[in-house]
Amino acid sequence: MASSSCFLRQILFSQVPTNLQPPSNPLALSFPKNLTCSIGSKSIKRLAFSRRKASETRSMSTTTATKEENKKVEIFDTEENLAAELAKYTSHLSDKYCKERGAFTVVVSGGSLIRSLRKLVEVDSIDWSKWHFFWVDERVVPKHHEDSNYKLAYDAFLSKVPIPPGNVYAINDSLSAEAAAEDYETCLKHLVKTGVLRVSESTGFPKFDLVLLGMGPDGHVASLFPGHGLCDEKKRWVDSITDSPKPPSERITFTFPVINSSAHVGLVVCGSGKAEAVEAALKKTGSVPAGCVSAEDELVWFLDKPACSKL
Ligand SMILES: O=C1O[C@H](COP(=O)(O)O)[C@@H](O)[C@H](O)[C@H]1O
Repeated sequence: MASSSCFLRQILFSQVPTNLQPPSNPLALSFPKNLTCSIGSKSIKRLAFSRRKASETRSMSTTTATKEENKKVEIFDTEENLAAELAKYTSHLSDKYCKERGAFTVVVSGGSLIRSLRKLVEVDSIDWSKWHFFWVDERVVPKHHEDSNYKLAYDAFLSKVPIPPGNVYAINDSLSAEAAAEDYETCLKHLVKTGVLRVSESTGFPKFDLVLLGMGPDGHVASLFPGHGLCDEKKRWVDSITDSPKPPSERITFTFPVINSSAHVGLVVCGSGKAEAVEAALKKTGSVPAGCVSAEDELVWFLDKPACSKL
């Protein structure tokens, strides 16, 4: 396990004509009033979401308005279809960035997301040699430990694709949580200096090409848990947590400024156990970390039907 040290329904959130009539789709009708909907002509359906009144938009900063417009929700009949679409989405971005800049910087979470990447390994056209692979969060355990996000990704994904081992950035598992977070941040800063990692012109934080996140039933993303002070971190790129409400307690995690400076973010959520947190995040009926996720270019929520049952 070598590594570097250091269906189908689709919902679109913006850019639909304001004069659209509400569709006859029961799913669409269950959305709150501030959503407008449009149904696609193929086997895909798109619904607009979070379209703000003109007055509301004017009162917001340009950055915020842009982030809302960049948000899409895609709903799939089955997790199988979701996994297939996620593979297409990722391989499309891989092609784009490998051609444009000769590198593709990809960040993954642990948890159920990793299983949903299984169809990506079957895509022949991907230039894996240009991939640089990171973790948005990691548990501070040895790499061979059952709780390790590295092990999870290695067993189900990395062991099946030829990403150069030097382009796989696992945490240093011999350090404390605090030291491991500092070490990972130093590693990212080095990659910025060498040009592997871009920097966001608007925030100054690293700009990953694609971040793929899962979400816990409590609405946590990465190791950013509801009500935890780490959600408010504004300076650090990578931080540590020693009181994670979900075991293991010691972890490191990217902070929100880093996640939200990414070009593309995919939030992948399946199962009815997460429906309430999805509702809280997307309809703003509650305050959950997943509701704070954004991206500089595009945020896409990939949901299966049970996960969106409360929308
Ligand atoms: O502890 C973690 O949980 C979340 C969510 O996991 P899931 O199995 O409910 O999808 C995961 O995204 C994160 O990376 C992991 O450390």
